[in-house]
Amino acid sequence: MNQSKEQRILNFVLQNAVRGDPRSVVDTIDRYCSQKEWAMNVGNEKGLILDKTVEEASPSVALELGSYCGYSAVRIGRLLKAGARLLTVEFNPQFAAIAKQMIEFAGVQDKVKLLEGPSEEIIPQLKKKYEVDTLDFVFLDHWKDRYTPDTILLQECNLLRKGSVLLADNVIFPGAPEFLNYVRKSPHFQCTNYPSHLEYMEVEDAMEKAVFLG
Ligand SMILES: O=c1[nH]cnc2c(O)cc(-c3ccc(F)cc3)cc12
Ligand SMILES: [Mg+2]
Repeated sequence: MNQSKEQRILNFVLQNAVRGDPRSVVDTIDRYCSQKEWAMNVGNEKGLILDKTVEEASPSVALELGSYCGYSAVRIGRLLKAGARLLTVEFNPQFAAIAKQMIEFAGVQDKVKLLEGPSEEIIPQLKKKYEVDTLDFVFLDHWKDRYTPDTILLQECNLLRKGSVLLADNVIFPGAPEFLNYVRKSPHFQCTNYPSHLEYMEVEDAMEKAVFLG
């Protein structure tokens, strides 16, 4: 049975990155996906926007929707302060298995917990099952058609507080026009757009930051 692309990415990391060094894992994935096989990691250009947003938010509890191979979970995990944690949600079992191994190899497994399942099922469980009070930071990088319903669900579950930061990938390509419309029109969000490019390509993309106003 020939390997999946995601397994090839993990193998390349296991053979070429430094165990316990998140930066080397991130750089090695970027090297593979820019030189060998394109993959939907947030990448280094948008990754820098992610880094700055996480550092500014300095979250105690962060949520990621869409783990994929674990690239951004490692990228966020390496920036978390002592005692802070990231919950990352992945519904595809094959991707979840790869991401778990990537997180462990990078050495961020004490800060990052992968939750396997659909976001619409996991979000309502965060308070009771995962002992979350409110979320300080949310990275939306799963399926564009879930961005708006999941943002509404986060509010309905009282998981956002004044100042909670949402950051959404791919709002230009593949595009999340309905989400942009929703957050920009809502009186409950203060939005900022960060133009960038699709990972590993010269295609226009952007990230949208939406700060919850309560
Ligand atoms: O489905 C996606 N989830 C999260 N992030 C993505 C992402 O950054 C890029 C893409 C993508 C981009 C170009 C293309 F031709 C096909 C897929 C998909 C996702
Ligand atoms: Mg993306």
